[in-house]
Amino acid sequence: MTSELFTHYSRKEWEQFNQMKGNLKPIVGLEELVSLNDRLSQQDVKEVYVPLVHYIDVMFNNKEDYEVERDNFFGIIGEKSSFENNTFMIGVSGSVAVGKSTSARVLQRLLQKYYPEKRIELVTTDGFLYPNEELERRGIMKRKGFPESYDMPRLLEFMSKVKVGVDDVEYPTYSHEIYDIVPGEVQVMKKPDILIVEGINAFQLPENQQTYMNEFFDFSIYIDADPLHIKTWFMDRFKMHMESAKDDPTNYFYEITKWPPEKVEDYGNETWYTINLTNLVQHIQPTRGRADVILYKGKNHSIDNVYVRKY
Ligand SMILES: Nc1ncnc2c1ncn2[C@@H]1O[C@H](COP(=O)(O)OP(=O)(O)O)[C@@H](O)[C@H]1O
Ligand SMILES: CC(C)(COP(=O)(O)O)[C@@H](O)C(=O)NCCC(=O)O
Repeated sequence: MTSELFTHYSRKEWEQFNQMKGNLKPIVGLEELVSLNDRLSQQDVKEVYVPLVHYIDVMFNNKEDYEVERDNFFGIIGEKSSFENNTFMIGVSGSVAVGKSTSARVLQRLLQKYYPEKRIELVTTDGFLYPNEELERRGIMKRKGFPESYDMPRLLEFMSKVKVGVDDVEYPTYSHEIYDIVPGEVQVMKKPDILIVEGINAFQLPENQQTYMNEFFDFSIYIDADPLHIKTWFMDRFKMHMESAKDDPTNYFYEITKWPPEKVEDYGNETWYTINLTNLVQHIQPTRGRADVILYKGKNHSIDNVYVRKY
């Protein structure tokens, strides 16, 4: 990935930004954090995620300073500043199976350690997919994850409410087990200080909408990798899903687990090529340039290169 809009840092260069400025608070309890996610090495957290959290801290402080200046401009003195209600939002996007949810969870835990007094929440946009019944009705069941498969007005309404500090905003739940929106299961977002929004469509421009997701983000991260590697991660995860589905008749994949192994493999391959890779090339990768930071993974998920937006 090369572009004049981004500064490239090799992993070696990027890791030097770890607590480079003496006044940045060190993150304590890393050991405990990594054991929560044994797939991610202690090294990755120290060398890639800790500098990332420090960079986010720079953005966070920058926004706070700006809000104070803005309040001064409008003569808002002694009243509750608009910033106190305004949620700092971080977007995380990238292909299906590139590791968005894993990274977003690690980031959430790290930010929680870094700002122990703040409420750090995480939401995934798949809760805003239309239920399978609606996808069937619209004839787009094989387009799950494509822009038209999301209820974008509902997602944007959720984002704008949380952004301006509305408390207890409801949002639906997606389950990879039933491969559908969980009927009647509504979650409630207690007003966070920082919200991480993770999803393949996080940086897309919805059709016929006044706003788009990026307007809400104070910081955005795109996770990138060679599609050949991502395919391997997708197939590995698909096989893991199959394994856990085989004794669970309520699982969407239960029937498929009874097929001969070659047919199951074909199904996974077909899903990757006709749905997820097509979606990546047509709709996800084109949004990469909207990110503030691109984390580029090599084989085995190791983040070897980091690209930082210049403006
Ligand atoms: N840093 C990592 N090291 C090893 N495996 C990982 C890592 N990140 C993700 N994975 C694995 O790759 C697969 C896809 O990751 P996931 O976070 O579910 O992706 P996404 O949310 O982008 O679909 C999962 O099986 C996950 O366990
Ligand atoms: C629900 C999803 C669109 C969400 O993407 P993810 O959060 O897994 O990156 C995706 O996992 C999916 O189901 N895509 C449709 C094709 C498939 O069965 O993989």
